[in-house]
Amino acid sequence: MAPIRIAVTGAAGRMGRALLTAIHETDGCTIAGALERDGHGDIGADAGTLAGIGEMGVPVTSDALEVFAAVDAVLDFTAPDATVEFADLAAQARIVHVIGTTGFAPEHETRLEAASRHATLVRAGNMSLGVNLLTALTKRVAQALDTDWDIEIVEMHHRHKVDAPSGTALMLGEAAAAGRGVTLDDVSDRGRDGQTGARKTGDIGFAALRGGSVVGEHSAIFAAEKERIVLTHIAEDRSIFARGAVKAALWGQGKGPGNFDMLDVLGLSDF
Ligand SMILES: NC(=O)C1=CN([C@@H]2O[C@H](COP(=O)(O)OP(=O)(O)OC[C@H]3O[C@@H](n4cnc5c(N)ncnc54)[C@H](O)[C@@H]3O)[C@@H](O)[C@H]2O)C=CC1
Ligand SMILES: O=C(O)C1=N[C@H](C(=O)O)C[C@H](O)C1
Repeated sequence: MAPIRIAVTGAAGRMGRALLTAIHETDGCTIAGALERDGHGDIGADAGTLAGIGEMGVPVTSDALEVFAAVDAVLDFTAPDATVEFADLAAQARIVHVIGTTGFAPEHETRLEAASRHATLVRAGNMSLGVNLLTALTKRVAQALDTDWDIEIVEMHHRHKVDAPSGTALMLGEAAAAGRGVTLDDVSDRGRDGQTGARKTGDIGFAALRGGSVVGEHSAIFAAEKERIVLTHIAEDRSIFARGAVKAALWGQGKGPGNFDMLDVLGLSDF
């Protein structure tokens, strides 16, 4: 069988390089395109050389139209404005668009929803097996406990991260809210500062720490009188996200259009 042809957007980024490496290390797929933004210093460089896996004969380009027309799947960990443009291209090309980008605003969500009528979108704020399992566990624990248990989501990331709370923190918050049978937007408490007043019963709080080179750490904390449950995931290397993204690209082949997530890919939807 011919290998699945996969392209990477944001190829020179932290995740872009990890994604190129993961495709290279996975049987049944091949690096078939590498995109960077117009004017980026690595345009024209060999994608394999960029990722440190040896020359692949795939130059980094900014011609997204050409790349999307020539591949079966695109792995996209870039920025919200770029990702919605890529989703439109994936819809035109009827291919699998694996979206790891975080920090979307409601207007981006609307564009992605529209694109999913023609493209196979697989989206998750975190593509690692561990975090998706943690998400399922968080929902179950929230289901089992009442509002005597305060829920707080705490995350820490490297100093370069531009969005907060992280996509993963929002996934965990959504899962906790779903477990409680409420909508996250109605109970979310972000960015406490100054005279905040006492904590409101039933709120789900978020705290974001930034510093150094931390790949990603997340905890869902359930705090009651005299006891606490802390569910934590620590990412030690970006390869865990990249391997999940490649798995999603392979899983999406032949699935048809729609909006999927990593729980679908990992078979954890009913966990
Ligand atoms: N879902 C998941 O498992 C994970 C998600 N992320 C998310 O992925 C995104 C990227 O993270 P990093 O790699 O750390 O950032 P980064 O800043 O290192 O890389 C982003 C790359 O995208 C490129 N880019 C921006 N606009 C572009 C465009 N229009 N066309 C082509 N390339 C474009 C940039 O030039 C840059 O090289 C963030 O939103 C982050 O939160 C990161 C890790 C895991
Ligand atoms: O920006 C990052 O680095 C990460 N982003 C994702 C997020 O927003 O949760 C996933 C991971 O934690 C790393």
